[in-house]
Amino acid sequence: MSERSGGPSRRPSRPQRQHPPARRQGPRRPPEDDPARIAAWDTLKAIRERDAYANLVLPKLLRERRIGGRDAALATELAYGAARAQGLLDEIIAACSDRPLSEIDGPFLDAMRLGAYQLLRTRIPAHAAVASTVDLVRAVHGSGPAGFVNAVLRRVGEQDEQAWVKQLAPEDPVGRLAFTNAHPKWIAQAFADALGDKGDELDAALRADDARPAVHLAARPGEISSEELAAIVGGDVAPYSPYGVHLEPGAGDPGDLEPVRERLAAVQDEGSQLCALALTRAELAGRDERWLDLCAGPGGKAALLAALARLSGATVDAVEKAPHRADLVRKSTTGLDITVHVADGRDSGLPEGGFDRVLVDAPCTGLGALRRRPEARWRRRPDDVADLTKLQRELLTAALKLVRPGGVVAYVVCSPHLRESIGVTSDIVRKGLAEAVDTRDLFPGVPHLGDGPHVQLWPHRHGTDAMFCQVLRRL
Ligand SMILES: C[S@@+](CC[C@H](N)C(=O)[O-])C[C@H]1O[C@@H](n2cnc3c(N)ncnc32)[C@H](O)[C@@H]1O
Repeated sequence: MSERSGGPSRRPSRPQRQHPPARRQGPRRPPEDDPARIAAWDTLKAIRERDAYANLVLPKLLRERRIGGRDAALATELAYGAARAQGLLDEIIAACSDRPLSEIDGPFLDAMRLGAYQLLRTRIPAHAAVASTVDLVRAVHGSGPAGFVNAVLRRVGEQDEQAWVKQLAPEDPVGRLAFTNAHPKWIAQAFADALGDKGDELDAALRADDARPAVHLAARPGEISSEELAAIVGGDVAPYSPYGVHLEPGAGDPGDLEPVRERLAAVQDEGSQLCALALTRAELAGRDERWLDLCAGPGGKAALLAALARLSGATVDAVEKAPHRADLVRKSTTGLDITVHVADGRDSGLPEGGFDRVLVDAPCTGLGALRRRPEARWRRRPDDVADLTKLQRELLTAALKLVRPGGVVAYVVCSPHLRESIGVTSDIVRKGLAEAVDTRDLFPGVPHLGDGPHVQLWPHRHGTDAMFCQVLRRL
């Protein structure tokens, strides 16, 4: 799909011009018998108006309004689904409206997205999808705007998603797959570049990125085995991480699980577990006593490293620039021996050459974890990449000063974007600061790791986030 501003390639004839009359006076309330759609509508508004995260806003709304059971499930499906598909829905809405999207009031556009999502991507009958959405708009904004939303949604419902895609998708292969799978084109292009594929595998990657991910847990090493954890929570032992357990999608709030509350386990993608483990698995000659996590917040990998360090007799330091995220590191490592420093990893004040293993889990675009944040793919911009790669290079360079000669650094980003991944590490190797370790050897049993020496995980290949990991040895 083209960027949000990009228009569809071929538009159908426009509906008759609709002129919504002025709003009625006085505040109104949406119908109280539809709490799920109201919560979904309010979530879309929060995303649009204040750049909120759907997966923070919606659970809070559901709790505050005591919405549970089927209503909560419907609200989640509609809010997350409409946020995820926003760009695709917008192209279709634009093709059905006599006004450009930029001239449609935000709340009406949110309602159209909500309605269009129900029409195109759920089994809700078309008349119910339109009527329930229009009722919300009528109750709050009056019958004029409701008529406008009704007219647009009726046009949207004239054909199914496949027919709209056929009609509106661009011709070029990557643009077409991006459109079909509701991704911005620049992100689909970044995936294609990393995969070296513009066809079937790109389609599979985008499709997997569009699906709600399963929740993964990490059993705390030395406290509980993954088999015990799986038996307690009713999950499955993970295929690759010796500490991983997979839960069924939609299995409820994992924070409510007893082992998680008791800190015997934490929510952590299996790919993240594998990247932290790769640091500990790299061969090391000589001293192996001091480990460092240079970008530690909120502390998922730091907790795994600190638990493993306790078993092997090493100590762990963690650096985090943001004080509130350093607090999260302290919280997630409660009961473990770790020293948390609030500092900039580029100038931490820690001793040069003082560490044997260093993790640089660098700030990144997060293009590898888009499936976790429904709205994220439409919020990220291509321009974000340049600023981040500068910071990533600086952090990796600092890490290579903090590790002793012969020591290892694991450079990790949750992004397959080539500029953030091999663009950063190959530059460091070219400058002679470090040598690349064949990182595939540190992911035993994990298939489809390509030609190395780096590892790029993928949701469609491994069921994990698209994590990149390259272990480097300081020369
Ligand atoms: C990808 S996250 C790390 C995730 C973490 N390792 C985990 O597994 O939970 C990157 C972290 O780096 C922090 N950060 C950003 N710039 C930094 C800097 N210059 N020095 C240290 N930390 C930084 C961010 O605040 C963020 O918490």
